[in-house]
Amino acid sequence: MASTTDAPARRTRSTASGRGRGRGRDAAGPRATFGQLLPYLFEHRGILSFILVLSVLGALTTLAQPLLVGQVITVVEEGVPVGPLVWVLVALVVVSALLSGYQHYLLQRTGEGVVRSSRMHLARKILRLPISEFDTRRTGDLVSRVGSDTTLLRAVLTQGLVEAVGGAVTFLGALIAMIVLDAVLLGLTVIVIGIAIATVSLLSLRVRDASRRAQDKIGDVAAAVERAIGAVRTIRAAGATERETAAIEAETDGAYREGVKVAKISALIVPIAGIAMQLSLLVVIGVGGIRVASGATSVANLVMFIIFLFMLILPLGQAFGAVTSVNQALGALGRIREVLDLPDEDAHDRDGGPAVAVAGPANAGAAPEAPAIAFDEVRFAYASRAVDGGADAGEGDTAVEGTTSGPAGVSAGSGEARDVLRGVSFEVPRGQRVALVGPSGAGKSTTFALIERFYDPTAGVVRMGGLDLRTIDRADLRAQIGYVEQDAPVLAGSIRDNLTLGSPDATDDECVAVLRAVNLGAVLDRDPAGLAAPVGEDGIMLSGGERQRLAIARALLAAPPVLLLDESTSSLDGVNERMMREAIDAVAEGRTLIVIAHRLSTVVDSDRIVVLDDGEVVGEGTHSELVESTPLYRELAKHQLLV
Ligand SMILES: Nc1ncnc2c1ncn2[C@@H]1O[C@H](COP(=O)(O)OP(=O)(O)OP(=O)(O)O)[C@@H](O)[C@H]1O
Repeated sequence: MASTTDAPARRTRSTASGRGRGRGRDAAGPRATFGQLLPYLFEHRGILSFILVLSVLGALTTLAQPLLVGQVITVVEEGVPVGPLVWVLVALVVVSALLSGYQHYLLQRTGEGVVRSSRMHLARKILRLPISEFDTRRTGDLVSRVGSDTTLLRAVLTQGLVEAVGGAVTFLGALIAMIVLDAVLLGLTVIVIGIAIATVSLLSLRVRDASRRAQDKIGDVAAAVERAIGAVRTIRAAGATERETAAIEAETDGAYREGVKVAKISALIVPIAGIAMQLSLLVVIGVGGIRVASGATSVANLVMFIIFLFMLILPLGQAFGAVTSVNQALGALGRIREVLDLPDEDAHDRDGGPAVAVAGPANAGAAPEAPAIAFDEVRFAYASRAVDGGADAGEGDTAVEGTTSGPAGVSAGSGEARDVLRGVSFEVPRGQRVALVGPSGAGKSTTFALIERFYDPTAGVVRMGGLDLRTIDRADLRAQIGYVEQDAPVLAGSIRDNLTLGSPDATDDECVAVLRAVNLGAVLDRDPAGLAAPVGEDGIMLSGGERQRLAIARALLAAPPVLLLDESTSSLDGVNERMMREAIDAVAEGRTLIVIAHRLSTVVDSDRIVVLDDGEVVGEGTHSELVESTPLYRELAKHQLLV
């Protein structure tokens, strides 16, 4: 999961995965309704209709059984042989059992289908969320929604809907038969059962809320584990393993407690259902016995009534049993929908263009002479908000959802957020090599995030070829830009997978050529599998510098006209540094290159250097010009022994 996001987002996420979550969330998030489940079922309408037919058939075969039993009793009372009737009865029992087995299998299968499609929708959505969502949501919790919450949807089908329909047919059939057989007895039964139904319905809402909280807690556990695994080296080195384990245990305890709450509520449901069943049976036997004795009804009728009573109670028992799992599913669906209902990154564009009015000739069309990239009085602040309580916002921060200004959630929204860029203007002419330098936190990586449109500016305009970025389709824009992150992640997979991420049609020869261009040819010798050799967690390990060169090779392969390179801060030894410089030279060939440089030695020969300090441009020019004109640059250069 942590592999393809941008640097600023990743950096914040490690803090965003902090503890102290849950503020403003325990009031239970959006509660899903049964109606929201229907689209998931609709996808499988064909097979579900078939299952419904099966269950109605099953119900009918079940309903026919007491009638036959009544017949048998009457026939026995009359002293006539019962042979054929018994055989019909046996056949009915067998057919109804077979139908129910087959139906069960089909239901499970369809349930798995519902889980699969909800997982696909969710994963699809998560990968398309605005980058700002990843600043405030915890990865572990998102993973838990895909893995665990979706599983709970299955219960709706298997225990819920279709059994309910089959049960309803049996229920209704039994009810009608009972009215005909003995309305008085039925009246008494209905009173007992009615009270049970009312109680269980009340409890069911509490199950749903409790279960939603339980699932939230499971998300918290996943997030805590993810946080710890993500920083395992630091934690180990800091001797914080015990503390982190304790933090995870605290989350696990929380999940346990919420799970127990669900268990307590559903534990009430089972005895209520049991008592209702036993009471109604006792009432029927007692009152029914008196009525047989007084001649108001016959023994055969009473026996049939009792069997129908079981048929009435059985689906009811199933329904009571399903209350917990269906409500768990609805709780989980609430968590799933919460993510599915978020707008896609580009939803904002589709809904009618930029929210900020674009002034000037920005939209006049790409001009060949316009600079490749231009920042015009750009201001930007990261939205400070806590979505699922996971953001490491300070105490007193309110957890408000959806406070960002645009539907894409890309601009600052709270008004309190600090401006990270404060009126930044600079131009990058086509084909030139421009470096951004400045102290840590000056806003350099943020500049790249704006060029990639991970976020939109709060004010001002970023242009590419003279066009406001907000008027360019995101996919088209990104196809023009290569982006090498500061801590370029290696994706689990082969070297080839890593290289061809953005250019799936590249040939092996092209892959080898770009590896050589960035001085990574030797990596191919480390494993006999060559390009197919796995890298990352279960394969060849790459150093920080090598990872970044692999990322540069990936960008080279895609051959974008503009390349953004956030130079690795990891210290490179002389050889590696030379290799990196050669790699950068290789990519600079024939394209516009913007480098965020941490080592001035990398940039002294740039066409232009932009010096950023605390969100403002404080100097612009060549190395020698800046040494003269800009004290901050002179300071940086002095530290790095360049003057
Ligand atoms: N995703 C984010 N959410 C909120 N604030 C952020 C985010 N990313 C960066 N910031 C803040 O924005 C400011 C500028 O960060 P940025 O990463 O752009 O600086 P930088 O100049 O690239 O620093 P460095 O040289 O250390 O990489 C910092 O104060 C940082 O804390």
